[in-house]
Amino acid sequence: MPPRVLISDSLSPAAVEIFRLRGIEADFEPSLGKDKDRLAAAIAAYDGLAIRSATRVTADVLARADRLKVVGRAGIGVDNVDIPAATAKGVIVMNTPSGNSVTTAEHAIALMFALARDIPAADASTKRGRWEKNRFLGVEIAGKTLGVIGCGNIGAIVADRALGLKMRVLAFDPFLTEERAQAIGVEKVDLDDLLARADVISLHTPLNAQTRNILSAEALAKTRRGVRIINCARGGLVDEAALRRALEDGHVGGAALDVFAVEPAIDNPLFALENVVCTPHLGASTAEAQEKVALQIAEQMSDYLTRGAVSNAVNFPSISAEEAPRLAPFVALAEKLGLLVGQIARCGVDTLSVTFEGAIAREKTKALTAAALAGMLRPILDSVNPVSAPAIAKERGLSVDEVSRAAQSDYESLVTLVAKTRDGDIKVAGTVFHDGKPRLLRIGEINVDAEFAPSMIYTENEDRPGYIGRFAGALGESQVNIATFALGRDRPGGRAVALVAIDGPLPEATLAELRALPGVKQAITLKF
Ligand SMILES: NC(=O)C1=CN([C@@H]2O[C@H](COP(=O)(O)OP(=O)(O)OC[C@H]3O[C@@H](n4cnc5c(N)ncnc54)[C@H](O)[C@@H]3O)[C@@H](O)[C@H]2O)C=CC1
Ligand SMILES: O=C(O)CCC(=O)C(=O)O
Repeated sequence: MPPRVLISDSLSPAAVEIFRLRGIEADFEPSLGKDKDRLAAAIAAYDGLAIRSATRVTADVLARADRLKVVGRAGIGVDNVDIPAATAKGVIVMNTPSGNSVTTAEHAIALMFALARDIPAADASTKRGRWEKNRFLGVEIAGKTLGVIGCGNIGAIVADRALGLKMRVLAFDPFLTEERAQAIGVEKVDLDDLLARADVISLHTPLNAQTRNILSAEALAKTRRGVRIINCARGGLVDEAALRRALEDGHVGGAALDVFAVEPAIDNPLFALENVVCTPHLGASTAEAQEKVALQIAEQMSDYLTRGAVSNAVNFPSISAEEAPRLAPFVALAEKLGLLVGQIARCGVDTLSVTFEGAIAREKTKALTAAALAGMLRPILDSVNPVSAPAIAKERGLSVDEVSRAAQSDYESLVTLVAKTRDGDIKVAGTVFHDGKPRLLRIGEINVDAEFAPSMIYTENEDRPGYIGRFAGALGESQVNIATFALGRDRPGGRAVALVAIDGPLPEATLAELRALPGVKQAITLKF
């Protein structure tokens, strides 16, 4: 069955075309994003959900999303997606971090001019038949100081355009390095300095606990009288009530807002003020940007759904379309090694260490570690996957280490898992052979060479003559056919292990017989 994607916001039709060309069924239902009940009712049928800003992907929607593998945001902000809930559900959330940056920066510059020259009010007045030349006395932009709060993709483009307009640009961004500031021609300052010196302030940060109300009443009081404020980033960065008071008493000269604390903004109190210019979250709304983000998100989601490639995910490491096929057999190996550990462990694992040696150590190993963890947790948590596993491990206090090093064995690549449990360490190692199949090479310090099969038996026993005959006899009497048989031991007469692939399930009574054989320390069935 081909993967199915729901587009629940108004995305460019280019996205539908890409999905179809990539063999994905795409349903374009732009009204669903605004109707959470209909969205929740529909979501169970889809592998992917493509959205803009109207769709809210809440925990309730995700709870109904049984097949969902990926949410794709055609745009930047993913604040309309419950990321922890998506991660817990194993759903990748990806965005298009740069597709609409230029367009949004241009909107900020457009709003700056609209404020500086009162363009919306002058337009309305002129069209009403008034010729109010004296009413609209603007300010010149050249030579003024712009304060950019948040100097990432969009903030840096705004700064670049402002420098072209002969403005001086100050930037407050704790993650902006001095070198980068110099390279893009801005002066890196602290927030109070920016507030005290800027004639125009433009916001370009995400909305989070640190940035909410970054322009609070207190911050606004530190600004220059007559300052103009532009927000093309997120409502919530400015305290709207405080802004209204500062606009009314003339301390703030004007504000241009594309985004609001509550959207859609229908009756915001700021609308009543003359020195406020508003647009309905149009920052990204140009034909060019919408085409770019729609194409980009459709390509990214298709790559993930058809090839396992991950790009621009906010909750999983990136894997390119070239890397995905190289990594896929190692993802399977890591997951199977994890499953083996999870099934052998007799009590909870405190720490999982994953070591990558040789060629595989040069690849994106984070995804493989996540796969190993998912495999290890699967015997206790059915629905865990590599996306949700790291968050689940963290929640349970299970620590995970990853080591990458040069080859120290005969194998081109070797993956070793060591799980620390109260009963001692469980160590397993494996590789992928040239046939692309994962192989188990070691259990503890014992060498074995076994393929993973859907139904297997694992036994640990004292290395004594006659064991294999008795083992095979018990299976034969129960009509259980042996497919492959792999053995290993640490020394003659020491500890021995057997990994036996069988056709079909092992009856409980036969398992009990195996456990009762002389010298057997552990006998369990394994599923891969
Ligand atoms: N109005 C619209 O239609 C659009 C709005 N946006 C919004 O614009 C904002 C910026 O987007 P990008 O530039 O692409 O993001 P970005 O991630 O490239 O840049 C954000 C910058 O904010 C900085 N930052 C983070 N915390 C900060 C803090 N506490 N104080 C100061 N700076 C801080 C980061 O270091 C980073 O440099 C986002 O909120 C995005 O959702 C983006 C596109 C369209
Ligand atoms: O999709 C849109 O129109 C909004 C874009 C936006 O806010 C974003 O990309 O963060």
